[in-house]
Amino acid sequence: MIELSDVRKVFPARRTAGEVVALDGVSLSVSRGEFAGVVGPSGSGKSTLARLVNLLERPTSGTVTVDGRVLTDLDAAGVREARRSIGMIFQHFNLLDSRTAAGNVEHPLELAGVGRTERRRRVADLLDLVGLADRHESRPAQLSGGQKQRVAIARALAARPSVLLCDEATSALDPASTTGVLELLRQVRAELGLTVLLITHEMSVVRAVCDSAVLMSQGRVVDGGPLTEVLARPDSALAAQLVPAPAGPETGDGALVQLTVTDATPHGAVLQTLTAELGLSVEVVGGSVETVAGRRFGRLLLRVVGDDGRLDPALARLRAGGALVERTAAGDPRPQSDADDGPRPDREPDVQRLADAPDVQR
Ligand SMILES: Nc1ncnc2c1ncn2[C@@H]1O[C@H](COP(=O)(O)OP(=O)(O)OP(=O)(O)O)[C@@H](O)[C@H]1O
Repeated sequence: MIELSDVRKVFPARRTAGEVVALDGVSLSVSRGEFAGVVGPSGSGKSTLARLVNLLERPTSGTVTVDGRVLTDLDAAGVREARRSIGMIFQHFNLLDSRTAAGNVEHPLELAGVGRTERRRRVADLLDLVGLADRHESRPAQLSGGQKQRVAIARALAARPSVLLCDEATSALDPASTTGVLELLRQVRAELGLTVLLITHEMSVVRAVCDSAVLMSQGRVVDGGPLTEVLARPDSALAAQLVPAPAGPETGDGALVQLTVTDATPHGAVLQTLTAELGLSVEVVGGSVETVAGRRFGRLLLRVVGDDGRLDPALARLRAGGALVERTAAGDPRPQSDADDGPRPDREPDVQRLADAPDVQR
């Protein structure tokens, strides 16, 4: 379990006088065994948030609790000990080039003082778990990106953590390796009962593996929740990024109506009501369907032509019956996300990425 309560992180600005508010009162709760995503534009505070969970950075104020332990109350020795239950993987793997795959996985066990026989046994089990049973002696330079990340996952799991933090863990991988690593993360989450917090800028990653997600903007959590709930909210900025609304035609007769399709909503009845009951002509002019959190989710854009006066009462009635329908404007059917806001005015362009930070696991 991970709990952040009203966390604020202020850095002194690197190049100018003044400060940078990286996190501005963030509260977040991730249940045991949950796979949670953190998304948001560059500079929104995602990496800072990840670094706070294992106290690589101390918050300026607020509390961080992991598995019931308030990390922000611990002294340095307590934090070091607590970090053993928090594994972390990075975009650029952070493997030791001079060591073999087995040597990399073994390293945290050496640091923890685990005996040689037990170390060897655990390394073999871990490399087996990540599908690299035949690559014990390979050095990082001899491995593909996906294989390197598998070694990093095995290393992160060596201390038997209860929480795994993934910071852009698939951003440097090709699509096939990304799929493989994400499947592995789902698998280890299920087998080991891990709580996973995954920082990413890729919505496809969230769609593929997360149960829940938060959207960050300018150091704040601006939207979030279980994905199935988020997607059913018509005004959700996060939903708009997960499954972007189809662009509507610029011109044409009639009204545009957006119909959100989920496993649980009666979308078939909407089409039937509009056509058969109201005698309106309905044409699908755009749409997309995705699998999110293992469920089908889509948005259809309908052009509805006929007696316009009958449309709004019909939509209200359909909504009352659980359908997710709303009138929308051409070309701009949903509230737009802030993903393209560009950098914050106070953003420092060359902030050191978490991937380059000292790796506590090494
Ligand atoms: N050590 C630091 N010193 C000064 N400012 C920092 C430091 N770390 C982060 N920041 C600033 O805090 C803000 C949030 O940065 P952070 O790296 O957490 O964002 P992010 O969402 O992870 O972005 P990206 O996706 O580009 O990595 C940015 O304005 C950044 O410049």
